[in-house]
Amino acid sequence: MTAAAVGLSHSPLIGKNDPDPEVLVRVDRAVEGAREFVRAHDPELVVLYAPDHYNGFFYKEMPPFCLATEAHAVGDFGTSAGPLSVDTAAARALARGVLDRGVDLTVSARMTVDHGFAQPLEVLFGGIDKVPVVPVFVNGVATPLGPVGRVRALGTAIGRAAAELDRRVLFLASGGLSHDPPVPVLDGAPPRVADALIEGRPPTPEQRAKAEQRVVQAGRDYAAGSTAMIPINPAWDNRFLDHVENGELAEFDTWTVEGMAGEGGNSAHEVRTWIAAFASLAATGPYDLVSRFYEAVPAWIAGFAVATAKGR
Ligand SMILES: O=C(O)CCc1cccc(O)c1O
Ligand SMILES: [Fe+2]
Repeated sequence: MTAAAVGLSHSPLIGKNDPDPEVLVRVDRAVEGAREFVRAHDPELVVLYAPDHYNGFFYKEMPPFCLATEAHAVGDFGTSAGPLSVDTAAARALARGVLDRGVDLTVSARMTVDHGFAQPLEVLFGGIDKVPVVPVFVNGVATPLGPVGRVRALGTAIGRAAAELDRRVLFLASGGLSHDPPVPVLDGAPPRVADALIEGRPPTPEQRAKAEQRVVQAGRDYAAGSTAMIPINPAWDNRFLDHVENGELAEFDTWTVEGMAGEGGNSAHEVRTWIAAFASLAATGPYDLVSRFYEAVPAWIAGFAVATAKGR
């Protein structure tokens, strides 16, 4: 089996609150490199690990992971709405393979996803329905979160199960690295906010526009340095990427939820998608990092990283 992995930060502020042109040029070059890497790998299946930002998963029941046999994007922040091209047969096979290996997994026969899933598919493949995909939600936002070791176990089980499919697979991670965008928090929320986070009633277009405008304004404030949000932490991000590069994924088992949030901000947990994806690749055999890019982009509220890797 030929396997590869790509880690790609996302931000809904791309194109809406951009940094200086020199930064854009550097990011574009890295993203184009990832596109070329993916084109050359020519995956027959993409296993996409991404978080959700209270568009698909709510506290009425909040699973740590969820694999979808069918998925629809809500179209937040101008990303595409509609069905993803989910490979239902492959999704069912992976779900069985993960459960057979003793990792508890929620399965959705109609998962709702947001920019976390849509953006990497648009950026790398030109749309959300261009490539056979198995979407895997990895909770990286809604506390409480379990130990990182369980994410690695999920990634490992999916990698082993994927190897049995005997197809060219790309494990794709969406999110991270350090960042602290204004995502609502259930703990201590006023009753109306708490109710929204629990029930997940679809917002009106006006409510969605207002929430998105709040995030855009937060990006402006973050870039101006006038904010209480936890700053992007390039040292932490590069330590994270060092471990990914060296295949030291077990090291992440020693990282704590509180420590990660304290050093990298409350959305730093999105690196769980990277840990899952690289654990999947590692489960198919040793890998080499092919490229590594990092830049702190406060205007996007993102420690922005792009990494590509392939099995030896
Ligand atoms: O939708 C939201 O509430 C948060 C949006 C958001 C902003 C910056 C970086 C991200 O990774 C991100 O997801
Ligand atoms: Fe995010």
